[in-house]
Amino acid sequence: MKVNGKVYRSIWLADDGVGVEIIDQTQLPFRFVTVRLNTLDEAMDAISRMLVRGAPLIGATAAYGICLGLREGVSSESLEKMAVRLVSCRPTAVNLRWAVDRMLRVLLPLPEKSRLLEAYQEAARICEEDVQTNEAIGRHGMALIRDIWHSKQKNGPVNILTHCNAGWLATVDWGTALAPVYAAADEGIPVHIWVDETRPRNQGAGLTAWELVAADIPHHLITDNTGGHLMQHGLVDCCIVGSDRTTAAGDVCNKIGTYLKALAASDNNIPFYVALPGSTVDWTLHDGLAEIPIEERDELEVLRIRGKDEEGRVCAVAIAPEATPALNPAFDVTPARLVTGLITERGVCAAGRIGLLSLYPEQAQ
Ligand SMILES: CSC[C@@H](O)[C@@H](O)C(=O)COP(=O)(O)O
Repeated sequence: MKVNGKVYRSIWLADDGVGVEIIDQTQLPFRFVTVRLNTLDEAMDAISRMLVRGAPLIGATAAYGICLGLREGVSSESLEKMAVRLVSCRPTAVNLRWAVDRMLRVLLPLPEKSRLLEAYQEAARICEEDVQTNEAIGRHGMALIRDIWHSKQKNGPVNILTHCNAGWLATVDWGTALAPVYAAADEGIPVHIWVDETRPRNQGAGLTAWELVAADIPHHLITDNTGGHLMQHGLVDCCIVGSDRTTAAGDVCNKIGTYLKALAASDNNIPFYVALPGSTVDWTLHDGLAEIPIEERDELEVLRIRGKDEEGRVCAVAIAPEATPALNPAFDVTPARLVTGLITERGVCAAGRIGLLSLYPEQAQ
């Protein structure tokens, strides 16, 4: 995507073919800063502190993290150790484990001397495939948006509510939930996006809104409490969100607050779509509520808010009494019954085992 007239992806190999460049997403929307990762530890830190975030991008960064780690040792033992360390950086997004497992599957059978070169090639393939996958998600999702537009007799824009950031910053390019939005805009279908601010880290305000400004797509930022009211008043045509892990039964784990939006959508008969690549499906799990590990993050993310003051300084301010403790689960699970459809790179299916297997028959046991 374009930033200040230059085309960027969210992660890329540095010109020397060794280091890896990322956009420091903790600085957005106030500053656009790129950072070079040189070591496995730096890649792990970027994932844990959320300089990079979003399930597919975490996976891509982990793949390159393995390349950087291999520069310090190529034995099978060190490879397996780095895999364990990387996977522990963020527990919920299954794309992290998916990418690390894929790297190990390719690298472990190879002679040690071939591993480093092959690792860089495989990490590049993961990134390239992510871009193609999201483009396909965009095409399939765009068809749904076009249908809604036609059913409105092309009367006004299609109003889409999204939560968190599942745009190009959350993937290597295009995004998942925002890919259909970008595709629709490219097709000339008028869209307008309701952007949930997405407390506590405000990925909607800081990242989704920033992406939409850059792409010149009409949008409004709303508080996380506003969506239900808009739905009751006919101002939302559909919801599209991303996913960090979707079970084989179609339960969707995504940013905290997604479940409440799905409940409100269901109460108002508004289609609730989840856009995700196949790599986000955890085929080993069936009961999302019981089985998906939910990351718990620092209470300071809830107790403080980061922003820019009137002098243009980026700072964090406290919003609660010092003695007040906070709870900060980063994700929640939306049961399959509340999901209208899953938008994948292979097409749209019902949220459930039969729907998913119709698109991914190779996963049938
Ligand atoms: C294409 S990204 C899908 C999800 O990863 C996204 O919706 C999300 O919840 C991101 O959470 P984050 O905590 O910012 O990594």
